[in-house]
Amino acid sequence: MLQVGLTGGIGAGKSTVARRLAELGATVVDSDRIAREVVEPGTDGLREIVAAFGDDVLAEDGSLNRPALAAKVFGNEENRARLNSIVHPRVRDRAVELTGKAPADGIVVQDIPLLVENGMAPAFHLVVVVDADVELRVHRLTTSRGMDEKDVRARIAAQASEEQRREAADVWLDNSGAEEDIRAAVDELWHNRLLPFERHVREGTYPERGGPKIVDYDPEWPRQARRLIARLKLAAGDKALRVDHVGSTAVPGLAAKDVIDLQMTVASLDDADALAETLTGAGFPVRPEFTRDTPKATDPDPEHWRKRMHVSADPGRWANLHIRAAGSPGRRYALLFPAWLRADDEARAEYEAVKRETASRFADIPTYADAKEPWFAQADARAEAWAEREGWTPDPAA
Ligand SMILES: CC(C)(COP(=O)(O)OP(=O)(O)OC[C@H]1O[C@@H](n2cnc3c(N)ncnc32)[C@H](O)[C@@H]1O)[C@@H](O)C(=O)NCCC(=O)NCCS
Ligand SMILES: Nc1ncnc2c1ncn2[C@@H]1O[C@H](COP(=O)(O)OP(=O)(O)OP(=O)(O)O)[C@@H](O)[C@H]1O
Repeated sequence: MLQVGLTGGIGAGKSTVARRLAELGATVVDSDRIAREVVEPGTDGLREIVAAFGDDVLAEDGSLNRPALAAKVFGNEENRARLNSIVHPRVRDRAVELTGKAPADGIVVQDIPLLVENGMAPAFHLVVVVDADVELRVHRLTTSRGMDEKDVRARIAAQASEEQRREAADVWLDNSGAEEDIRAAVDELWHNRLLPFERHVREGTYPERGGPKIVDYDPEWPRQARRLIARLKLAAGDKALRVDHVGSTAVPGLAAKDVIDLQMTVASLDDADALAETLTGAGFPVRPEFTRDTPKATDPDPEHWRKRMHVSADPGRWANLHIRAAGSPGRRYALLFPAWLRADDEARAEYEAVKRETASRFADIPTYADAKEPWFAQADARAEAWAEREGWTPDPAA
């Protein structure tokens, strides 16, 4: 089952996107709708709200007077937090229950207005944010939905900023255009990303990557890495002592293959093996053929260079996860190399030239990687010398 989080500010078009996803076959779990169910007449939720806010939030028929409650909570942070603390846990429980009913090969889309605000992004395989310019949202809500402009703006002020949503968004859907445009973008997402992603997670397989193609440094890489790291930490729990962004994409300014490399530090590879199934379910199936790094001259014993490798099942974001044991030379090296390249402009430029030249000569990744080895052989000593000089350590004291 693939779990997708869908969010966006009020009026951005979440419901429009959710509707299309449902037509395509997704199981949609709608938080706004659940938030209404859990405060229906006769529920504990409604009783708690009345206890907290008084009888004047009830309509004559005993149901919740929504505009009256809205007037108390939007613009008053303390009240809004109090309401959230009553409603959100109930919404979450019910959402878990509904998600559990979806088929094993299903794609569940949870439509959650406050997904970013509530720090829920790492719990999903993928987070989709729908966005439109604030003024356009205000216009749409005041015209088509007849909402009061002040109410709309008060809700926008109580919600995440665009920047916070960008940090969480694996997919950014711009809904400033016509409805048919957003529907076409959703169709594309469904067919080219969600369907294959779900299949890979279920079957423990991963997408094809083609040959070594070097692209210019992308300033989005660190943010993409942060999102994957948050997911991996949540999935692995205490067994992940650390998760770091490593490899060339962790070196600002360096051109690289568009693959995010991550390293999870575990106490021992037994812990890595114990995590294999969990990580597969979280979207990182195992690549069983990789169990070892090439030993470096500093420690020629191949036994010390054992690791486990997983790759992302998401066809829209290639990523490798290397799991290495604390204290192992491979783990140290994976942290040292990008640290050195970040610090040494000349080495970085040299390495970029080697990558570009090698990638232009070799069409498959293993040959490309082998062809870079001679450069690494001389670079290792320079990286070590730099570490010595700078007093660099993989685990600086906090
Ligand atoms: C205050 C209430 C009664 C107002 O009801 P109303 O029918 O006017 O709005 P509705 O529930 O349909 O929400 C419409 C939109 O308002 C925004 N919104 C709702 N609650 C909140 C909140 N607590 N904080 C920020 N924005 C919110 C969201 O964008 C949502 O999509 C209601 O929104 C509510 O109970 N809110 C608390 C629960 C909640 O957080 N719901 C949203 C996510 S689960
Ligand atoms: N591309 C579009 N062009 C014109 N109108 C649109 C477009 N997308 C959505 N709308 C309209 O804007 C309003 C808000 O859209 P929608 O209900 O999908 O947003 P939402 O994010 O689900 O809102 P809420 O946060 O209140 O749940 C609706 O009236 C919808 O019909």
